[in-house]
Amino acid sequence: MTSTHSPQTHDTIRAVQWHGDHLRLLDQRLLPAEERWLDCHDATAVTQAIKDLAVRGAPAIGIAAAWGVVLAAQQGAALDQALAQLRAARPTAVNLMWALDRMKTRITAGADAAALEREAQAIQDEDLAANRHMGELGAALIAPGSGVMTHCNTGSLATSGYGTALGVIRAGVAAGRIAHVYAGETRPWQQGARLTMWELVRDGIPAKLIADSAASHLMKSGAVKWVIVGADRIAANGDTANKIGTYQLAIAARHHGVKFMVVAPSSTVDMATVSGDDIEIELRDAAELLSVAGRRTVVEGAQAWNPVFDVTPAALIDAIVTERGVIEQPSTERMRAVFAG
Ligand SMILES: CSC[C@H]1O[C@H](OP(=O)(O)O)[C@H](O)[C@@H]1O
Repeated sequence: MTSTHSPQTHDTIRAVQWHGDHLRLLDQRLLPAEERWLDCHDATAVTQAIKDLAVRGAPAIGIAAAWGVVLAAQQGAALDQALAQLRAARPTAVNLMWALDRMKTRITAGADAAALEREAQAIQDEDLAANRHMGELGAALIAPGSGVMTHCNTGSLATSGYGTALGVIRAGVAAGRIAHVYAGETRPWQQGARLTMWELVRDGIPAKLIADSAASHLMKSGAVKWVIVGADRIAANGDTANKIGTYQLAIAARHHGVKFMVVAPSSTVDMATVSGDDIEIELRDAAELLSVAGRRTVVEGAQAWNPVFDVTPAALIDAIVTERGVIEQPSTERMRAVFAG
């Protein structure tokens, strides 16, 4: 992988860029301090970028993996091996498996590299269209003048552009429905502090960063009407895996009468997984918890437990917003009504 700089127009961040024979990724480990691009020239480099969270966010890793398959096909590499290594990069976000299954179906049907390139482009384009549609659907649920809170990063950096939960926030602000945004810092990787605030400030959206531990206090104040989050895998009963800390936000929201919205495209819905109990939660290196910005903050010899997702039960979710429609008070029956096929 090589690092180069690529100018970004101010209004649209495209963190995953296909350049015909390589994939250019905005390295999210370095934001907001540095906008550096990684050029991936093969499936192995894309796999490593996903593992290292240089590219992250459920839709974005699926899109990147699809382009990784295209690179393998262009180079005449073993496609089964490319599919397998990309699939194993991270376990929780079903978008990764969904995208690779879609590419595998095309390979099985005899698609050549050019056809696979068109399929990957379609995956990326469909995600952007879904985000814009979900933005409108989700914003319509929010009463004018509301304050909202979000967690992690679900914006252009995590998708093909615009975002899922952050797409609803963008649409809600544009429609005058959202008056203020609070973003949780999202320890330990700080996607909220480093990435969401970067996107919101770039957009000129009024927002305040809060410590993860301030969320319940904020909800108690009455300043927010909705907590709006993304998802990595939504089970057939509506249980939702998302960034660690989401579950406790949902508990606090219900206690304080704050509504809870999950926003995710259908590529995040996994009807083959019966409930959240069956979702694999990624455990990452404890070192990510023992350091901040590469500086160790915990005594040598200390140990840590670093699950990076948790599961919010459907009973704590007021609405799941997808591009196929809004599922209120989600349940197996209501999920099947939208995702039966
Ligand atoms: C629209 S992104 C969905 C999801 O992905 C993030 O996880 P990570 O930053 O570890 O890839 C986070 O859970 C977002 O809500």
